[in-house]
Amino acid sequence: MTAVRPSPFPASTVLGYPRIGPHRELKRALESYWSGHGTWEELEATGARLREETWRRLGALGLGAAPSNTFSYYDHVLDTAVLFDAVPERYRDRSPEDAYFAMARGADGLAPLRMTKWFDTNYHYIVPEIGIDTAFRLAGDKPLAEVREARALGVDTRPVLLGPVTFLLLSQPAPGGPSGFAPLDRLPDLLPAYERLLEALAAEGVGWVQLDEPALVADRTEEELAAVRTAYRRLGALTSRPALLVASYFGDPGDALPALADTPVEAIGLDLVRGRIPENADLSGKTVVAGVVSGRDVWRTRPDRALSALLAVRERAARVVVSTSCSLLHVPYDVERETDLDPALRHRMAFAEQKVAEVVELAALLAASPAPPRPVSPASRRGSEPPTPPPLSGGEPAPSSPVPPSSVPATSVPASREGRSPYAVRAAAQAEHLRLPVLPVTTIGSFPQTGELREARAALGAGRLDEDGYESLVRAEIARVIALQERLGLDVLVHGEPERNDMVQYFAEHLDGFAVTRHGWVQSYGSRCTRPPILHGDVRRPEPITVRWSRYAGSLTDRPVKGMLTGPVTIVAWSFVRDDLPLRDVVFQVADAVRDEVRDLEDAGVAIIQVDEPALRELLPLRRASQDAYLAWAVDAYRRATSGAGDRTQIHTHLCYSDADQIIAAVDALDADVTSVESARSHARLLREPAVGGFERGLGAGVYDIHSPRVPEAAEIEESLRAALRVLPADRVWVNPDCGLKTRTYGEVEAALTNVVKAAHHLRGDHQCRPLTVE
Ligand code: MET
Ligand SMILES: [Zn+2]
Repeated sequence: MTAVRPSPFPASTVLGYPRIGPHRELKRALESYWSGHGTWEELEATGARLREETWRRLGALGLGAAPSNTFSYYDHVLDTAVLFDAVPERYRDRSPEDAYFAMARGADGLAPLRMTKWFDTNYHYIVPEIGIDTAFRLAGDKPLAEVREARALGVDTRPVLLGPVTFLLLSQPAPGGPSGFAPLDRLPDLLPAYERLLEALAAEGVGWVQLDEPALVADRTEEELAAVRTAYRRLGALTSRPALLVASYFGDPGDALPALADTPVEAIGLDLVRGRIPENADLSGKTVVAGVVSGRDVWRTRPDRALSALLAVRERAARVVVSTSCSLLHVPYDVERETDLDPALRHRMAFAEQKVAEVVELAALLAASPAPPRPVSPASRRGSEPPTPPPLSGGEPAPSSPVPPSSVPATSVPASREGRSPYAVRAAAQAEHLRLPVLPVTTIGSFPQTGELREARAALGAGRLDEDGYESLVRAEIARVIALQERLGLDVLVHGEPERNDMVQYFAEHLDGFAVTRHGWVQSYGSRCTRPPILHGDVRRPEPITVRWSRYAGSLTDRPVKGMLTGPVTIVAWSFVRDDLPLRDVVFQVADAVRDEVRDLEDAGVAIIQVDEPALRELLPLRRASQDAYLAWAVDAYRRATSGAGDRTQIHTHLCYSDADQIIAAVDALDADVTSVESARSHARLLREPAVGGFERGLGAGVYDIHSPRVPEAAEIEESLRAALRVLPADRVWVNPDCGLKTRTYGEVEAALTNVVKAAHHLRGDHQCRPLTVE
C-alpha cells in the first residue's frame, strides 16, 4: 500500500489546453527563431507568456484544477523522449535546442524523426526511436519547471505527462535493432525514470499528476494489458509520489479499464463522449475524471446527456470530476471572436474557452443534483434520467431530437456517367492520350505560398483589393509556376494551388453547408495550424469551383496539367462536422459535390484529375472491429466522387500521412490510376510491404520530404527510385515529392525539383525512353 494521501481532486478540470496561442503567437515566435530573426530567449519569453495567459484564463473561468506541462515548443511526445533522454545518438552532437528541433525538422544533412498522426486526430507527433540500448534517465525538468512557474503566479497545477505505456507503444524501434524487438520491451528500464520524476514532483509538493494513456482505447494484447498493470502497480507502489490520474481518451478503454482499476492509481480519466459508462470494472475506490464535454468537436454540450452520464458514473465511483473528453488541443480558443458567423450557428458552438465554462457549470449542476434514491442499473437508467436542466450559459445545445435521417441513398454502387472500365482498359486509353515518358515526374499540387499571395487574400477579405486585382495576381502566380515546371522539366504539371488558403477550407468556402472561421486555428504540427471549416448543414456545390484556374493553367502549356481536388473523406475529416447525421452520410454528400467538379473539369479538357485523400486513414476507427465497415464506406465515397470520369481521364490520388502501408487493401480499392504516397520521411516503409508488389496501378512513393527544409541530393533520390523499381515494374513508377510544396520556399523547391528531375532522367536512361504502355 502506498503512504500517499491524496488531497481530493477539485470538482472540474480539463485534460489539456491549446498551446499555439489565441493569436498564434507561438507559431510566429517559432518561425522567427528558425529563420534566425528571433533569439532563443525571445522564443522562451513567448512560451512563458502563453503559459501564464492560459493559467490565468482557466482560473478566471472558474476551473478547479489547471493542467501544466501541456505547453510544447513542438510536440509533447518529442518532449517526453527528451525528458527521458531517448535521443538517438546522431542528434546529440549539438545544443539541446538544436537537437530538439533537429529531431522535429531535420538539420544540415540530418533527417528528422518520423512524424505521424496522433491517434485519429489531425495533430501530428514526432515518433521517438527506442533501441535495445536506449539509456533512459530523467534528463530534464520541464514538468517541474512549469509547476514552479505556475506557482510563482499563484496557480497550483497538475503536470500532464505522457504515460509510459503509450509513450513506448507510439515509439518505433531504432534502426538496426534485433528483429522482434518492440519498444514496449523496454518498459522495466523506462519506469525508474518515471519514478524519479514522480518523486521529484512529490518533493516539490505536487498533489496530482496526470498520465495520459490514450493507447488504452485501441485493441491491446494480453501482453500490453500486462504492461499496463506492471507500470501502474509499480508507479503506484512508490512511497513518495503525487496522486495519479491516468487518463484514457479518444474512445473506450474496454479491457484496459479493469487492468487499470486493479492498480493503486487514485483516478482514472474516461472519455464519455466516445466511450461508454463503465460496467466492467470496480471503480468504487477511484476518482473518475469524467470527460463529458467533447474536446473533439465545436458543439455545445447537451447538459441533460452530460449530467445523466455524470450521475451514472457517480453511482460507481468514489468521486466524479467533470472534465473534457480529451485535451482541448484539438479545438480553437474562443468562438466569441467569430463575429462574422451567423449568430444562430455561433450560439450552437463552443471552442476551448466555452468548453471550460461548460465544465465548470456542469460541475455546479452535478454538485446540486441529489444522489438518486436507488442504484441505477443499465436497464433502468433511461427511466431515471433527471429532469432536463436549462442550456448551459452562453448558447444553445444541439436540438434534442435529431434531424430526420439523411436523404443520401445508402447504395454502395457509385452512380456514374459511363462507369469506369477495368484498369487495363483505362491505362491503355490514358497511355495513348497522354504519351508520358517512363518515370514521369510530377508534384503533389501546391507550390510555395508567397507572402504576397497571403497578403492579397487578406486584402481581398478586408475589401482593400477587388476581385479583379486578386484574380490577376493568382493568374500571374499560375503562369510563374507553369513556366518554372516547364523549365525544370517536369512531365505532369500543376497550377500550384495559389488560390487556396488551405486544401479543405477552399472547398468549404465554395460549398453550401459549410461555414468558415476567421480565428479558429488548431495546431496540426509544430508551428503549423489549420482552420477547420464547420460543416453544419446539407452539402451542395452551387457552381464549379476550380475549373477556371485549371483551364487557365492548361492554356499556358502543351504538357498535361493536373486538376486538383480534395477528396470527400479528407474534407470531412479536416472539418468540424455536424453530429446529427451518420458520418458516412455526410461524406457521401461531399462525394457528390466532388463528383460534379470532376465532371466539369473533364468537360473543360483536363486529362488528369487528382483527388487527394490524405486523411483516409485518420478516420479509421481505433478498434479493429469497426475498421472494415469504415474502410468500405470511405472507399465507396471516393469511388463515387471519381466515378464520373471517363476511361481516358487519369485519376490520381495522394495519401501522404495516411500511413498507406496499414491500409494498403483500401488504397488499392480506391482504384485510382495513380497513387502518390509519403515515403521519403518514413524511409520507404511502404515499399517494404509485401502487398506493394501486388499493387497493380501507378504508384509514386515520395522522394522528397517536404516537411523538412532540407534539399535532397540527386543520388539520394535515385536510390529511393531504385527501391521503388525493385518492387514495381518501371512503367508503373511515378516520381514525386512526399506532399505539396506550399510550406517550402521557392529556393528550396527549385533546388529539390532540379535534383528530382535529374535523378529521374538518369534512371530513365536505364529503362529506355518509351511511352508508358500496358502489358
Ligand atoms: C496534405 S496533402 C496536400 C495535397 C495538396 N494537393 C497539396 O499539394 O498541398
Ligand atoms: Zn500530402
